[in-house]
Amino acid sequence: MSGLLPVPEARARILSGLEALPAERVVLADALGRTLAAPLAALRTQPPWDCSAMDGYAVRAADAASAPARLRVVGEAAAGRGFGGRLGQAEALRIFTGAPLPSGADAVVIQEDATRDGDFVVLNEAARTGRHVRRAGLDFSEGETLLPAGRRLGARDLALAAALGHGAIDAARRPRVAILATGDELVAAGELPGADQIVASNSYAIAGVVAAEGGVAVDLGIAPDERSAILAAINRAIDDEVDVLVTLGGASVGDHDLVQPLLEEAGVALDFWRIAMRPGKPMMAGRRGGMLALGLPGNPVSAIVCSLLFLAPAIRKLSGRPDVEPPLAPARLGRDMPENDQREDYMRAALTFDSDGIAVATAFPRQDSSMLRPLADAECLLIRPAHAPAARAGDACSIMALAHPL
Ligand SMILES: Nc1nc2c(c(=O)[nH]1)N[C@H]1C(S)=C(S)[C@@H](COP(=O)(O)OP(=O)(O)OC[C@H]3O[C@@H](n4cnc5c(N)ncnc54)[C@H](O)[C@@H]3O)O[C@H]1N2
Ligand code: MOO
Repeated sequence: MSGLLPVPEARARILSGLEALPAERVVLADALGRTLAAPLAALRTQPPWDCSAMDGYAVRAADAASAPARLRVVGEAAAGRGFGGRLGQAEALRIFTGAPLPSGADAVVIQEDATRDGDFVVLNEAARTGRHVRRAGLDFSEGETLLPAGRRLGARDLALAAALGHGAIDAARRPRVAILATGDELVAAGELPGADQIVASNSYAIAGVVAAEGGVAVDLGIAPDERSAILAAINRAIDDEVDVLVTLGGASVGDHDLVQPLLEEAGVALDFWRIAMRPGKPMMAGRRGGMLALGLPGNPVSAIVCSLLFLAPAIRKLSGRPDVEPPLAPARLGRDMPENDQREDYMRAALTFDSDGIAVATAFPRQDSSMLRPLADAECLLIRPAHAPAARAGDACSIMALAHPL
């Protein structure tokens, strides 16, 4: 386990041990953000029949090929209340948007182009076959697959799933992620830190990343830098059969960095420790049965960046999503950058757009991995590959956007 693992290799090793969690049935009202475990096909056709797209008169186009045309009104059809009968020669049907077109009719003339005259209507515009008619199956037809397995359902997908005829869907179980903060110096948010103490902040961001990816965060609180306390908390996660255990802090080489030996004592087979990245170098990963263990560094920016690069993809894979890799985008450098060392750099940066609409990422001057303020201000992470040569403003670069809710 000596040497620093490149970021893509570390991520590949974490992901290779993971597969989608078993599916469960979820009613549509609870399905926002859930990932489909099976493709969703149409159980019905939409619209189920030819229908009117406008309020007006359903006609046979041939009867009103030229205007004006005077037709006898034989009845009415509204959405939810069809006419039932058939339209004969020189007949019209009063019709409203969404109503089934009567058989025989093949066009609708909007009411603005018609004058009602008792039992008759005078059409002031000629009708055209198919005008203002929505054909059966315009949107989709029974049997068609519209939403693939692995699709994370958004608001629009829920409407589509409902229209397809589904009241519930099969979704991968939500990954459960236990989060354990470690350190004698930590007190919970809202508590008054004693002398030599600070507030534990990292768990909130990690829980936020978990929720944003559709997982369920399980807070294990704060364990002091004591073997028994940390081991007990790790064992709580194991007993709880969580899918992922995230520890925070104690990952480095100091005398009080106990996490690695205690994970191993609890039966976690460690896969790797230390990644060629900045921030986040001392991250570790391992497995115990079905549980992934990620030991994130304590520095807030390091922990949060690691959660975006390794934990979020793991949750996506456990959810059965195909888009597991971090979403990177091309941009241009906003200022000159020095050459980089052997650690891939994830720099907190502002994101603007030049006059051509090209994304421009400008790294903040302070990149200390303890600083939450520039992290919260950052609109993207600017990625400088390991050993990147010095670069000039305007050169191409790669970014990861940090939009809400991240
Ligand atoms: N001699 C060396 N020292 C360090 C190395 C190294 O290679 N050699 N690596 C440095 C790097 S890089 C990092 S990152 C840190 C990470 O160390 P740990 O994971 O052991 O983290 P801690 O020492 O426990 O804490 C670091 C820092 O973060 C604060 N912290 C911890 N947990 C939280 C939390 N939940 N919320 C907010 N802040 C937290 C903690 O108080 C420390 O200030 O190690 C370097 N050292
Ligand atoms: O990797 Mo540490 O995260 O550089 O501060």
